[in-house]
Amino acid sequence: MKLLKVDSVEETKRKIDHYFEGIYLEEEYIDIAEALDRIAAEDLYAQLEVPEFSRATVDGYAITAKDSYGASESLPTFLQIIGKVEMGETAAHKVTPGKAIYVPTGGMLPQGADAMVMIEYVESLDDETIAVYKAVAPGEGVIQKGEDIQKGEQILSKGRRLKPQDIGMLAAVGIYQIKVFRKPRVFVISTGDELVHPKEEIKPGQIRDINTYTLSAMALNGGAVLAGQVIVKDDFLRLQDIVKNAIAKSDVVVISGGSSVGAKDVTAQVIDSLGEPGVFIHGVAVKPGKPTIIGRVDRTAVFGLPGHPVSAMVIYKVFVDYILQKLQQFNEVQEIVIQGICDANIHASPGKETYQMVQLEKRDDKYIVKPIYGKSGAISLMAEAHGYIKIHGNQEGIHKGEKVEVILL
Ligand SMILES: Nc1nc2c(c(=O)[nH]1)N[C@H]1C(S)=C(S)[C@@H](COP(=O)(O)OP(=O)(O)OC[C@H]3O[C@@H](n4cnc5c(N)ncnc54)[C@H](O)[C@@H]3O)O[C@H]1N2
Ligand code: MOO
Repeated sequence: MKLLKVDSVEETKRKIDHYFEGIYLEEEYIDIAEALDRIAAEDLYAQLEVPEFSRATVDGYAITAKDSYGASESLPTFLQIIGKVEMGETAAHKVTPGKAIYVPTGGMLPQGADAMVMIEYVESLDDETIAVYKAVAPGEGVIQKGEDIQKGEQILSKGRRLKPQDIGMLAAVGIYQIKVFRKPRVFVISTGDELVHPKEEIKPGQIRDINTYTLSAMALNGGAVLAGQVIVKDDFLRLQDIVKNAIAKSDVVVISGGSSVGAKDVTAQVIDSLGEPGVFIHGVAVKPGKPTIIGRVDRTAVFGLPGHPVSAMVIYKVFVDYILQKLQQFNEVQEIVIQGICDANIHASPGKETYQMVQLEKRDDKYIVKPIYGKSGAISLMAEAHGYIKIHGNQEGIHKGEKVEVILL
C-alpha cells in the first residue's frame, strides 16, 4: 500500500542525484553589476596582480625604513623632501637614503622606498626638511605589488553563489562579464477545492491560499524567477492541463496539496500521466512532510508537496532547494547553522528525520535553543521560528542541556 513504505531523506537525495544526473541549466554571460547571488558557471583565474604596483596605505612620506631606525619623540631623524606623488600617477622620483617623498593613501610607492611614515609622526621644518619622530619597519604603511591577488590565483570557482566581495574581486582584476547559470524558473500550483485568493470573501469550509505565497517567496529568495502561479481545484483533468503547461515553461513545478492518499489526491497520477520517468518518490520518512512526491517529466522536476503550510515550507527547504542548487551545480554548504544549548527535552519520531522548529535566545554570549510547538497546518509556527533542529531517525530525541545545531530559516 502507498505511503506505508517511504524513503529516508538520504535515500531521497540519492534518488534525486540519480534522476537528475547531467541535467543542468544553460549558461549565460552577464555583467558583473547584475551578478549578485547568481551561480558561477566557470572557474576564473587572475590574469594580473592586484595591486599592480606597490601602494601607500597611509598619508605620509615614503622613505627607506633604515633612515628611521633609532628615531623617537625625543630624537628625530631629519630627511630631505624631494617631491610628491599625485593620485593615479606614476611616482617620478626615486627615494634614496636621507630623502623622502610625500605620498597620499593609495598613491604609488616611489622606487627605492620600502616604507611609509604617517604624517602624524612627521614635522615639517621648512619646505624641504622634515623631522621623523618614529621608526618604521620595511613594508610598514605599504601594500605590496601582488599582495592582494597574485597572477594565476583562482578567484572564483564554478558553483559558487556570487557575493558582493566576489564581484569586487572580479572588478579588481578587470573581469566585467561572467558566465553564470541561467536563473531557474519555478511554477507554483496550489490545489484544493477549499482554497480562495486572499482578497476574496470566504465561505464556511473555505480557507485562504497560503502556500502560493510562501512557496513563491521561497523561490524568489533562492534566486529563481516565477514562471507562474495558479490555484486549481482537485480535478484530474484541470490539474493535468495546468501541470502540463507549467512543465513546458519551467525547470521546477511545485504543486502543494493533494499529495497524500485521500480519494482526491491526484497529484502523483497527474505527474505520471505527463511523461517519463514520472514519480520516483512517494513518501519520505520525515516529520513533517511524509506525503511528499517527487518526479521528473522530461527535464523538469515536479514536486507534490504536502498541503499543510509548515510541511510545504520544510519540504521546499529540504528538497526543492536541493534540486534548484543541483541544476546550477551549486557547490557550497546548503545551510546556515548556529550552535546552541537546548533548553528542553525534545522527543523524536523513531525512523523519521524530525524537523523541530525552535526559537533562539542569546544569553551570556551563548544561544539558548527553545523548541516551539504547533500543528503542521499552523503558519504562525513558521513565522515564530528562527530555525529548526534536525533530529535523525536513529536518535531517540534531544536532552535538555545538549548542544545542538540550528538551521536558520
Ligand atoms: N491516511 C493518511 N492521511 C494523511 C496522511 C497519511 O500519511 N495518511 N498524511 C497527513 C499529512 S502528514 C499531511 S501533511 C497531509 C497532506 O495532505 P495533502 O498534501 O494531500 O494536502 P491536502 O489534503 O490538500 O491539504 C492538507 C491541509 O493543508 C491545507 N492546504 C492545502 N493547500 C493549502 C494552501 N495553498 N494554503 C493553505 N492551506 C492549504 C488544506 O486545506 C488541508 O487542511 O495529509 C495528511 N493525511
Ligand atoms: O507532513 Mo504532515 O506534514 O506531517 O503534517
